[in-house]
Amino acid sequence: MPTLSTKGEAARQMVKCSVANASICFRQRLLLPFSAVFSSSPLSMAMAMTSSSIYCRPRFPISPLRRMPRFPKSSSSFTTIASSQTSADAGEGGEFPGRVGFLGLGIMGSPMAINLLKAGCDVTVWNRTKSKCNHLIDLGAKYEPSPAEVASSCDVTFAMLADPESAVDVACGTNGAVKGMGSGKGYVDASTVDGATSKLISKHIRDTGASFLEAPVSGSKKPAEDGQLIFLTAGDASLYEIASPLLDIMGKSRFYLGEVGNGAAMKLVVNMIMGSMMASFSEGLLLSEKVGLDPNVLIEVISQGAISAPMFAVKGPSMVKATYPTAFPLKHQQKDLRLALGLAESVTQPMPVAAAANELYKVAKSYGLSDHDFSAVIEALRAKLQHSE
Ligand SMILES: NC(=O)C1=CN([C@@H]2O[C@H](COP(=O)(O)OP(=O)(O)OC[C@H]3O[C@@H](n4cnc5c(N)ncnc54)[C@H](OP(=O)(O)O)[C@@H]3O)[C@@H](O)[C@H]2O)C=CC1
Ligand SMILES: O=CC(=O)O
Repeated sequence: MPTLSTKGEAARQMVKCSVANASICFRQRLLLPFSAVFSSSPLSMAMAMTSSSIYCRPRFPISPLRRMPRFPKSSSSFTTIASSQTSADAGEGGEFPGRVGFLGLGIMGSPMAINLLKAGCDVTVWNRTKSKCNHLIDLGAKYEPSPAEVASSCDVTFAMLADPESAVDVACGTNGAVKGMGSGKGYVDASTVDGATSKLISKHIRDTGASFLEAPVSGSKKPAEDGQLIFLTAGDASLYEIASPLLDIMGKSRFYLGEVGNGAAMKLVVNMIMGSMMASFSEGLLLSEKVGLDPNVLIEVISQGAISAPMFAVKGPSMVKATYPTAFPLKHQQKDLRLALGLAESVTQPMPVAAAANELYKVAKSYGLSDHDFSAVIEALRAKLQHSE
């Protein structure tokens, strides 16, 4: 996978990995005009994508896991772009000739929309709490009073909402985005939701003649600010193509995973692992303290070994000080664990570790920690410790 120096280059090069034959190919990104892409049939788009591919030698061996067909055939290949540019030099808005809508200006949505604005995009915003739009309006964003009006005035509309309920409400509710959608438009939902929710929203959007892409992100507040998110997309390939310059402004890489539901599933698996990791890390910090070790030294030891992770290095020191400045709200982490457990249930997979972690986040929520960072889950363990003493 190439590391590219600018997002401009990133937007022109794509790495396409076929898991089935474990081959990787590099290709030039299709630079079709906005209208041409949207008027292209999925078939002609797929043919265009295939015909511009140049196959290279495999870069990785086929792992045992890949021999076990877990997902529908259409999900067996993925496409990714990697780049390393930050939002400061993300001047790619000009590549997207249309108007961009943005619904949901929370911790993630606000910096994502700001990066689009900074890159020169024509952005129209809406948020349930209107005051959160003011900063964006000061930076040059337009405002519309409902999701329907944003969608009707924009070519591609992004949504970044809290959970399945809000994602459905904003898309399909009264004055929801669906009311403003139609042929030639696209809806990109970046909220972390379950596959069933994503499919429901997709159906309502596609019934209007518009295209749909689910695009949950990996990466928190800082990556959102720095334009370094990882997009996990699935849905209409034509919309993936047209929205790619926008994804490249907000993110450092993007994966195209096939049918709607696969992006949601990938995000839930990643966040299930993350939630369990944080719970386990919390236990380790408290145990180190309890046996008389300095937890800051533990963090340093971890950072030098095989289990090092940016998450431990970034969150660890503030957890030792019992401060939890919110980047990823604990309530969202618990929601993701709950949805991941539902995903596992749907394929009858036991998830004892994730289930135990989920219980811990539920306890933390009951202590009023929902809006703190998810690293505050350590407080649920501290409380257990105090009870046991
Ligand atoms: N924070 C993070 O590190 C990451 C978060 N995510 C995911 O991204 C999504 C957004 O996260 P984040 O920005 O942190 O969350 P926030 O809680 O900061 O923002 C949530 C957004 O959803 C809106 N919202 C909530 N309920 C409703 C509703 N019923 N109707 C309309 N709008 C509603 C909020 O509006 P209002 O301002 O009016 O409350 C706000 O705009 C979530 O799905 C989360 O899991 C993904 C990766 C990282
Ligand atoms: O969903 C949270 C993240 O950090 O990614």
